[in-house]
Amino acid sequence: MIPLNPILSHIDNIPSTAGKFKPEKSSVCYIHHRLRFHISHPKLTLWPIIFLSFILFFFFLSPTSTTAPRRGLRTTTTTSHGGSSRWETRLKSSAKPRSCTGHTVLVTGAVGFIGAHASVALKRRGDGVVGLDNFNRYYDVNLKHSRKSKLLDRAGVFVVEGDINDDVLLRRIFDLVQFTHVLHLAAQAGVRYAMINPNSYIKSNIDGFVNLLEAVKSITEPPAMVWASSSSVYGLNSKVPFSEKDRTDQPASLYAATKKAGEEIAHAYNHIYGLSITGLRFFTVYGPWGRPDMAYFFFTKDILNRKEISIFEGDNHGTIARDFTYIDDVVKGCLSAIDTANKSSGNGGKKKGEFRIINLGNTSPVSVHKLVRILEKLLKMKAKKKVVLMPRNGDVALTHANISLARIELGYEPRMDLEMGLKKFVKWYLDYYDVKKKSSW
Ligand SMILES: O=C(O)[C@H]1O[C@H](OP(=O)(O)OP(=O)(O)OC[C@H]2O[C@@H](n3ccc(=O)[nH]c3=O)[C@H](O)[C@@H]2O)[C@H](O)[C@@H](O)[C@@H]1O
Repeated sequence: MIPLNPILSHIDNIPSTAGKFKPEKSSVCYIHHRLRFHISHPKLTLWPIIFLSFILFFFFLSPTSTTAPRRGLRTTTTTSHGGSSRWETRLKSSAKPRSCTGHTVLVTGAVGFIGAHASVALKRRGDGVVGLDNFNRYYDVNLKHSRKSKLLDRAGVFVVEGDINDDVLLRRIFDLVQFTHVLHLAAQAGVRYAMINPNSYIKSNIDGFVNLLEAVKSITEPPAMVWASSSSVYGLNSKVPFSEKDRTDQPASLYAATKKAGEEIAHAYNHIYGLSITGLRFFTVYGPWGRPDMAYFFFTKDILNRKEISIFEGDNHGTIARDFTYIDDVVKGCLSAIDTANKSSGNGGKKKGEFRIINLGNTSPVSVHKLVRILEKLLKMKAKKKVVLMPRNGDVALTHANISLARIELGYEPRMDLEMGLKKFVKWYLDYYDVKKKSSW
C-alpha cells in the first residue's frame, strides 16, 4: 500500500481514459514543486541531470506510455492499491463465479460484521465476490483485520481497501468487472455515536451512498442493488409489530434520519435510472465477529471485567426491548434478496427496475434485562447492574419486526432464538479474546 514514489503515486490518482490523459492542475503543481526543490539546490551544475531525469521519467514511466489502458484504466506499475496488474488479476479472479449461473457481487463494508459473513456465504456457494472497505477506526480496526484474515482471505474473497466516496476507485472497479449485484453494507453504524460525530453519518450514509449510486447508474448494464437500511427508521412509531407500511417520518436519531434519507434517495434512483434496489431493514443484528459498539458485545466485555453496566429503562420502569436477530438469519435474508432481485433496467429500459423495502427481524423482542440475564448465565458471572432511565440519546423503547413481506418476497424464516445465538457469540468471544487479549480480562 505504501507508494514507492510520491510523484508516481500522485499521478496514479488521476482518472484517465486512453488517449485522453490530462493531468490535473494539482498534479502538475506537485511535480513542479518537487522539481523546484531540486533546482533550488546550490549546485547549479545539477541542472542537466535533473532535466535528463525528467525526460527519462516521462519516457519510461508515464501512465500513458506503452500499454494502452482498457476503458480508461490506469496501468502504471504502482497504484494506491498495489502493483496494478497483480491487483487487477486478483480482483478479477475473486469476482469470477464458480459456474456460469453464479452471481458476481461487489460487497461494500466487506470487513464489517454483516459484510464479512455475507461475503463468505456468497463465495462459499459459488458466487464471485469482491469486497470493498475503508477499514475506518469507528471501532477496533484489529477486529476488522482479523475478519479479513480469518474469514475473507480463507474463503478467497479479495478485499479492496478504499472508500465509497472515491469515485475514481469505484469507476476503476466497475470498469474491470461487470457485477450482477452490489450488496451495499458500508455505512456509519451505531445509534448513539451520532451525537458524537454527526458528520461521519452524512459522509458515509448520504454522500457515500449517492456516490455509489452515481457510479452504478453510469454502467451500461447496471447491477441490482441490495443495501442495508435499519429498523431505526421506525423511530417513534409505536404501532407494533413494525410493518413496512408504517410511518417512518419520526426518526429518533441522526443515524435513523440518514438511513431513512437513504431509502428516499434509493427510490429516486430507481425512479429516474431504473435501478433495481432492495433496502433491508435490519433489526439489531448480533453474533460471532460482531460489533464492539453494540450492547450485547460490550456488556459481555464489562461483565467479564467486573465493570458496571447501565441497563436502560423507560418512564415508570417501562421495558426497553429489541428484536435481536442472529447473523446467520440476516445473511440468508441478504442472499435471498440478491437471488430474488430483478435486473436493473437502466434509464433506457421500458420497465422500471424494482424498488423494495423489507424488514429482516426475528419477530420476538427481548428486554435488555433478559439479554443481561442470558449473558450472566452463559458467562457464569453476575453483572454489576445499574438501572438508569434511558437518556435521550437516539435510542427507542422497542423494536419488533413484522416479517410477512420477507416471508413472501425472500422465503425468509429466522431460526435462532436469542439464548442459542448468544451462546455462539460468547463461545466466539472467549476464543477470540483468549488468544488475542488475555491480559485485558
Ligand atoms: O437494528 C437497528 O436498527 C440498529 O441496531 C443496533 O442499534 P440498537 O438496537 O440500539 O443496539 P444496541 O446499541 O446494541 O442496543 C441494544 C439495546 O441495549 C440498550 N442499551 C444500550 C447501551 C447501554 O449502555 N445500555 C442499554 O440498556 C439500548 O437502549 C437497546 O435497547 C445497531 O447499533 C444499529 O447500527 C442498527 O441499525
